[in-house]
Amino acid sequence: MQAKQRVLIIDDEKTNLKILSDILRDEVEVILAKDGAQGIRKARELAPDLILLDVVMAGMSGFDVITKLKHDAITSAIPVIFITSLGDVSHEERGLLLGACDYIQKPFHAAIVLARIQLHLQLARQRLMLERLANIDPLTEVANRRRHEEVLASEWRVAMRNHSEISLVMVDIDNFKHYNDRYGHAAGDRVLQQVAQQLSAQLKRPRDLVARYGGEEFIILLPENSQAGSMEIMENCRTAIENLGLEQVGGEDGQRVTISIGGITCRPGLKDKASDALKMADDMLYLAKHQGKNRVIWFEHEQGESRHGDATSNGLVG
Ligand SMILES: Nc1nc2c(ncn2[C@@H]2O[C@H](COP(=O)(O)OP(=O)(O)OP(=O)(O)O)[C@@H](O)[C@H]2O)c(=O)[nH]1
Repeated sequence: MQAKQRVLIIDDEKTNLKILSDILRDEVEVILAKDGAQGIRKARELAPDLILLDVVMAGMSGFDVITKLKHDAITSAIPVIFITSLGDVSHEERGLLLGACDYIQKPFHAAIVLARIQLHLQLARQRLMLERLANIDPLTEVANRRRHEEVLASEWRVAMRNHSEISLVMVDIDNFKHYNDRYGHAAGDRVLQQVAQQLSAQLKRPRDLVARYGGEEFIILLPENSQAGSMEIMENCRTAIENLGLEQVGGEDGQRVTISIGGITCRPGLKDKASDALKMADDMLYLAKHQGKNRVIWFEHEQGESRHGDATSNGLVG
């Protein structure tokens, strides 16, 4: 069964809150906010599927509230419907221009309000489904490469602005061709799913991201994390996969499915490119494979001076 969608009602009149929640209660999970500031806070924290917003409120008006919601990346995509007694066309036009998806005037008919809300909830559900299709790898259910590229670009900018560290990590399943050849493609798919699940389980911070980069390769972003912290997480990932104990009889290096990991921690400067950092993480992955697989290799400053002179001179390594 599908989870109930959530509707946030922002209105400073208790009676209005009650009337609307009585109309909606059987259909959706209702969240109430008694003023604009509380509404914005709840929208950010609880990510409702739809917001019903009064225009005339003490303190912040509904027009102020929608302006703030639409300028905040966390809340900008949530559809907003104005429900108000302000009847003139100029107010309705202003509300719609500010980004509302509908404008309902009081007094209203409960059945009509409910029908319009249901329509917008259905649209919200479809939008979520499209977003999922665009961003999620269907086999492993982690982010896909497209999503990774989007997040990397924005996290790289944040790290530049804040002079903070960011780690980029490439992960590759060892001897996967052999696994597929011996146990079949379907079994190989299940390994990919389990590896993705284990990697995700080790990432605890909301901005950490694991994505399927292609084939049997994953990529991990750890914003605002030191080299030591990132290496510890990735060592935990490596042991978690080894401890799954997935049989790999006849493999080159032992009898279990394992992963190799290459990483880099950067404090990006103005001239640094995320693509260069990725290339270095990939070089570290190559070294991990070359040195015997089932290990974590990180880009080191000294090593960089000898092997990656360009990288250190442009300030990539923090
Ligand atoms: N089951 C399955 N296999 C895949 C998928 N995508 C890529 N592969 C397989 O992954 C294997 C990758 O093989 P290689 O690139 O030779 O690497 P490897 O055997 O892991 O060797 P090393 O990386 O050196 O340890 C190939 O056999 C691909 O067919 C997929 O979606 N499902």
